[in-house]
Amino acid sequence: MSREPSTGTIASGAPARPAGSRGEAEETGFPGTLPFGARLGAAMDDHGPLCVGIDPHAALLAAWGLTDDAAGLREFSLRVVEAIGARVAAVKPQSAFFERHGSAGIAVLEETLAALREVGALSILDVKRGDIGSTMGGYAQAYLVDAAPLAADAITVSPYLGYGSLTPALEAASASGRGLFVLGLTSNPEGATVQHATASSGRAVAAMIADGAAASNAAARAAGTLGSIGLVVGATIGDAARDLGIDLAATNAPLLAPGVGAQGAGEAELARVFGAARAQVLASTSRGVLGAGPDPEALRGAAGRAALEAGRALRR
Ligand SMILES: O=c1ccn([C@@H]2O[C@H](COP(=O)(O)O)[C@@H](O)[C@H]2O)c(=O)[nH]1
Repeated sequence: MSREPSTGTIASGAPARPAGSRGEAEETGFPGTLPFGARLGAAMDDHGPLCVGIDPHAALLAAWGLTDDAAGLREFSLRVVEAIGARVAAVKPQSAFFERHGSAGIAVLEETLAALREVGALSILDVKRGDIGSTMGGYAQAYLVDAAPLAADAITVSPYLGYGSLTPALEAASASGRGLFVLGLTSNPEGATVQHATASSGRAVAAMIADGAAASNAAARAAGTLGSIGLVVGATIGDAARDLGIDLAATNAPLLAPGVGAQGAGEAELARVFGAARAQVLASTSRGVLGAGPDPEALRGAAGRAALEAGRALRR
């Protein structure tokens, strides 16, 4: 990429993270990397609890003066990486907006993930995979091993074929120091019809998913570090977690919180939804920052403001 250098600060004053944040294998037992939870915790300490999504909607491509094709997609994505990739805790490409351009879009997604690695940014690929265990093994090979062209630091997964169906992904993530974000209480209003339903155990479906994540993160909890198996909990869910008897803090899970910005949540909602679990939260916004582009300074300014707001709500 021959764009601006990735040094300097966003408006919040958060320093750029040096490239190459993976390493220190011996301390962890992981081959070549710290566990994802530890790396995410360090990134949130350095940059504030904000993840910015790369969601190249057709309307955003147009607003940035770009073509709605793979060339426009590439320009958009690499501009975002260059402007803010090294200045926020994590970046979350949304696979759907790459997939809609077919194989050329997937090639751009590979390049975007490589560019994130290059600037030292943690990548969370929002791809929401879930299938029977044997097929889940294929997805694990696609996203969670070092040699995979689409390898990310973490991916989103769907537990609605049963938490146990995620085992191949859980194992691959553990073996390579990567992470998962399991859909728990999603930010869309329709999610409640399934996630709030009561299972045969008497627990709500979302509570059972949170129990699964807590079990996956038990060893990290014992070691005093944030777990690597996160939950997606929307910043828009109001009191749902409490109402369903879910103790989010007890899961020791990083909590990816979409819904900030374009979906209406802000500081007040983050504070209300997460309460005692707020230190685990990575607030996530896409259009709320991307809408400020294409000017890199404007993108940095929007990301800086969003990071400040998330920090005020979650780190007091
Ligand atoms: O519960 C969920 C899970 C994922 N998402 C994804 O996050 C972004 C939100 O984009 P905005 O522009 O900030 O609304 C998008 O990629 C969703 O697929 C979510 O919104 N809610």
